[in-house]
Amino acid sequence: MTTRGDRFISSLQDGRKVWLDGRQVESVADHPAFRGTLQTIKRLFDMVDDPAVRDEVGYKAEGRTDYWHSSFLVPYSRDDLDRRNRAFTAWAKGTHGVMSRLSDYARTYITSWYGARKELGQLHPHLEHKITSYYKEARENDLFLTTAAADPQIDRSRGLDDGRNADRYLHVVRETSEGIVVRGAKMIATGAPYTHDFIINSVQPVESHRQHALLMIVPANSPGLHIICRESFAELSDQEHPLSSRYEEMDAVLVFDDVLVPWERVLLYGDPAAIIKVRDFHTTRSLAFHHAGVRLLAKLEFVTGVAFAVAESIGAESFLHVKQKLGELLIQVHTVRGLLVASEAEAKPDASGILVPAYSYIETAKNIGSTFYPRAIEILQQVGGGGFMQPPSGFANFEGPFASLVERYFEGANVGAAKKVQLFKLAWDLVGSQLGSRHELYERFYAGDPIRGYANQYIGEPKAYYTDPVWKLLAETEPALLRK
Ligand SMILES: Cc1cc2nc3c(=O)[nH]c(=O)nc-3n(C[C@H](O)[C@H](O)[C@H](O)COP(=O)(O)OP(=O)(O)OC[C@H]3O[C@@H](n4cnc5c(N)ncnc54)[C@H](O)[C@@H]3O)c2cc1C
Repeated sequence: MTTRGDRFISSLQDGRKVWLDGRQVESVADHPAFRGTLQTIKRLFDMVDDPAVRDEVGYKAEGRTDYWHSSFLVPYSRDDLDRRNRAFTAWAKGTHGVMSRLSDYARTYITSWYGARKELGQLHPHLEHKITSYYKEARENDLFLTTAAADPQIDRSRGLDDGRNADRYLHVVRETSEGIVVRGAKMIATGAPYTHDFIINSVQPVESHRQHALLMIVPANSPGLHIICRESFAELSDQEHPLSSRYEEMDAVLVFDDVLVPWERVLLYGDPAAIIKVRDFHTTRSLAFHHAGVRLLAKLEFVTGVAFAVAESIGAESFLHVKQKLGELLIQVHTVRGLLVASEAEAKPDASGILVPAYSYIETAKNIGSTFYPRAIEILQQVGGGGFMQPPSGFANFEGPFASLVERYFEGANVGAAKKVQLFKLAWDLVGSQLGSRHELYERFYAGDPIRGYANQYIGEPKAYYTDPVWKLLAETEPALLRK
């Protein structure tokens, strides 16, 4: 029987142009760089039809017997928010928190826009209709989506007034009766080789460059669109690299070499103010980063579990400073969990009736994640020490001529040699492999520049709540000479 996951994989044979190592990938599904990851995604997609777990990841489709993934559920009640949380948790835990862009994050953009279609529809006459029809198409066809916002790093000291930047950043070169023709690049789109559609928006649209002001949805197989992959970190051995073999998401630059985007998929164009309104739309931000928080929690829990197991496998958990570090991992986990609980408990309906998690907690979780995750990896490194360099290459050593020596000298405090080697290889996939390094970078930058993320938290906060008591106390204790 063809499953939902099978349909997803076969749908990728659609003429898309994916480039890896200078060659076009003929079949994404069959290429070793993607095979393991696609099998993971297939497994997750199939959960939506599995009676044993479908209520964890999906909700019953209106007027039908099958289910839709809960990333498409507009939350109007606490039950809906819980359902979304459960779905994100199930998929995140299904990849040990490692895969971040399983399309549930990007789908959340579409879902929130759909929920607020009447409000957003006031920005442009056709916007409500376009959002509605795309939401239904994405939901009913299980579309895999990803977002791409950042412009390529050409010269960050200059803006669009610099000709080189203006030329390379994505912009409209002409309009036709069918749509707009766009040229330029987007810096990173995670999951690009196997996504169906890209949600493309301009990060900093300005009045003086209206042709750069865009919000659109672009099919991955659009003629002229090139998906240029970085080096693959997919490792083929499940035993040696249990994470890199299954969860390599792949990041790619999108090059638009005169791509026609049909009007139906051009949500906004040439209207910087409207694009900024959608970019900063409170409901979308809260719901998208609610997903990101749930995923971060799963990832921190997994790193914590690996760190505990590593410490115990070498008897290091007995040392006070190691206990302190393992405690710090738990503090991270409980902090993020607490922020999610608080955001849901204090959720409030927006103007469209969507129940929106409280953004202050969501924003805190997003920002704190950029320092928590690198610190968690640092702790794992400190706990394991040189042990990460100890595992022999390959498990064949356990059957070779010196198997008895390996059994003897690779033994752990509470585990046999083979299990300890397996554990340290898993831990290395987090702390030292190419995939592991990519993840540290991802957590620092996936939500934009963390420096500006922290600064925005200050900028967005009403200050008087904090400063009023200060001025009040100073007024009460004012020296007489200041009152003159
Ligand atoms: C692995 C990975 C996957 C990602 N996947 C996606 C994805 O799928 N979709 C997506 O949309 N995004 C994705 N991102 C995020 C995105 O691509 C950018 O990395 C992110 O927006 C940060 O911008 P930047 O990397 O261009 O850094 P830059 O903005 O170039 O910053 C580089 C340095 O310069 C400083 N700097 C630059 N400009 C300024 C300024 N004006 N003021 C002060 N300091 C400045 C920064 O603080 C930083 O230290 C991903 C990022 C990573 C690392």
